[in-house]
Amino acid sequence: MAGALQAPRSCPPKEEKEEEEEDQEQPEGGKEQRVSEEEGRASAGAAEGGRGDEDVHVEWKEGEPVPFSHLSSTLDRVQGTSKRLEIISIVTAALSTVRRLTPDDLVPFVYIMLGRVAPPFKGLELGVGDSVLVQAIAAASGHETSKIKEEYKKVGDLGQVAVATRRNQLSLSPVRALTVRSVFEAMKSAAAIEGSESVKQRRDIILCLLVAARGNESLWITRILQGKLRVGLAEPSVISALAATFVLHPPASSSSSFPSPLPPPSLSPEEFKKESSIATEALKEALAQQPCYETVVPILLEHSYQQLPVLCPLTPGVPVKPMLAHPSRGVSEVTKRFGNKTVTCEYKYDGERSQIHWLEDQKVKVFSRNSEDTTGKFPDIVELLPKIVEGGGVKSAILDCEVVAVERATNRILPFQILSTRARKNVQLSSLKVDVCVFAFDILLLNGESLMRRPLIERRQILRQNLREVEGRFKFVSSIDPTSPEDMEEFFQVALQDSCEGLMIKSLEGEPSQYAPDKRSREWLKLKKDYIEGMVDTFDLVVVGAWQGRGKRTGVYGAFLLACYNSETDEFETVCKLGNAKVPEGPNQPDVWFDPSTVWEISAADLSLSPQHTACYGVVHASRGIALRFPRFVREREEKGASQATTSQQVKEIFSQQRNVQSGEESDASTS
Ligand SMILES: Nc1ncnc2c1ncn2[C@@H]1O[C@H](COP(=O)(O)OP(=O)(O)OP(=O)(O)O)[C@@H](O)[C@H]1O
Repeated sequence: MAGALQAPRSCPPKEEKEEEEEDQEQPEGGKEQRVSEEEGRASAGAAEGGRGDEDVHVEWKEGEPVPFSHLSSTLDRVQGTSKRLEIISIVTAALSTVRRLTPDDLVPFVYIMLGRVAPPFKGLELGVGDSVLVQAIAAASGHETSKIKEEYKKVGDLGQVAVATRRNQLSLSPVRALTVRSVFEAMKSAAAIEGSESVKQRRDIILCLLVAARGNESLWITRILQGKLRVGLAEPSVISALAATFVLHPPASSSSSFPSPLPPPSLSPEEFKKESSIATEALKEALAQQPCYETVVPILLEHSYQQLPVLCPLTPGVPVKPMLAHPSRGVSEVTKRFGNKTVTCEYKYDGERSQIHWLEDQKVKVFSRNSEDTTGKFPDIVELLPKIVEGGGVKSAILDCEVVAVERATNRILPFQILSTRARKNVQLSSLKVDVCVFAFDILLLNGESLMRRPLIERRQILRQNLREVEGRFKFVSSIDPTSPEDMEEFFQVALQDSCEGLMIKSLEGEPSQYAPDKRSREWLKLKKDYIEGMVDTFDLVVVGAWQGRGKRTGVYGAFLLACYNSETDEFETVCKLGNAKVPEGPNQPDVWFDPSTVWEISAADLSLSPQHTACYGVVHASRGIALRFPRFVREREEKGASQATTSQQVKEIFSQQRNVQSGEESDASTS
């Protein structure tokens, strides 16, 4: 699909400027506040594809629905900068206005900015197909669909096509201005539609939105429906802005250090910065436990952010963001990292991360690494769970597990590729072709009580005491608590013989061994065969473009362009080409750009500086990015979304580690 990708960055990132607290919107008091969109109007014309000629002047009174143009002009402004702190500042100002005038609309405002209508585990996804959007844009503008398709091919951005074709409309009977809530509800119902009439129904909903849209609104409506805003607005920035909003506007009754509904004039820039970062951490913690803005935001409206993590407890049925591990190069590095700490070594099974919830009403829910509901994929686990909790007095539980394909006759572990052949939804127990065994390695909640702050040694004991193994179907992970590096080395070899990827080495006692949701923690190290043999890690990269094959390969792609994900700017940065076909030298210009959605695991010989690739451009070298050398396809990572790909920050870290090792090797060599 031509140009559907946010173009990978081809120039060095601009230097981040210090956040200018003066930029933060200054709150006003009073009942009859009216907010003008002057600023939005001013910037709308400058925005990409914007219609600066059209009046988007909107005012709203306290308690009235937030006009959609408030969100649209916020996105216009965000699009005008690539500086993260500036983006946070713009979004904070926009959210602050909503917070003061119509706080009930904060949740839809936030969700729309994130390109979502619900948390991932609710299974309501936007991402309307381009063909439906083309039809709706054609109907809204009075053009043929062929004309819209042609424009799309030329411009490469359907949002801009929606704005440009609207410009040619002659007259329409006046329609009511869109509100954030009405757009949100319309998008939610479009996402929920199923069945044979769904395409038509979805098209009609979108048509209504486009007809009512003014100015740049149709640009944003189209992009939101496509599931990509392409303005560098990643979720961490939205979280920081939401946190700053509540530092500026805490609830009147809150016990925070700033109890008034208005920030005291004495709030210095330093205090604001400090409080904002405390609030951001609290908000992240709460969202890791309850990844659900409709739960968290109403609590923020009533209570201080300091209380947030306590007020958003783990809840069976709501997925917790999983704790992740850091790669390590070998047993000696692991031993050095943990020093005298007690650790445990567990098999690293090659399966699918699954969080299994046992609810009080005896229902079972299974969630993926991305917090998606995968219960429909595992009817065998649903059937099994009552046997696991039987007799142990378990009323509710949240288990962290790896689900692995096994050969039922021998219970031998099978490669991940076998598991990936199982359908993703509506799997019937009677027609299962792939058998699985659940390997449980952690328990986060038992009988309503969160165990995350307990040391792993206790959680492990609770897990093993309260749940029952069923041979070949539900097992506790194989583990040892090593007393020497040799123990670890030996266990690593045994794990490989048992068809595992390697080991997970985890801190076992004390505070460091607590469960840290949503963190890639150094208290969990992963040790894989590949790391020891060569590269420190494989990379999960997004396929962003391709070159057509030539000669024998005509008709198929001959090479692919792969990218890592910059989680700070929400951009994909190219890091290597994969394939045999010769591709032109110079800046990467593939024949086709893809939507960033497919993730491949790639191994490589090492990392090097590259003038062609944009990963970490200007970060480790003024005019070079980082590239993978000799990349090799390992497998598709179906369970990962584009934003779960290896981040640019991780690429930089691995590059630095490699440099350290290389300079260590050089000095070793020079002393020998
Ligand atoms: N005993 C175990 N403890 C924790 N995780 C395990 C274990 N066995 C297998 N795993 C899997 O290994 C993964 C840990 O690696 P990491 O945290 O880096 O996730 P990842 O990005 O999916 O990495 P990888 O590509 O190595 O699977 C877990 O997400 C889980 O799926």
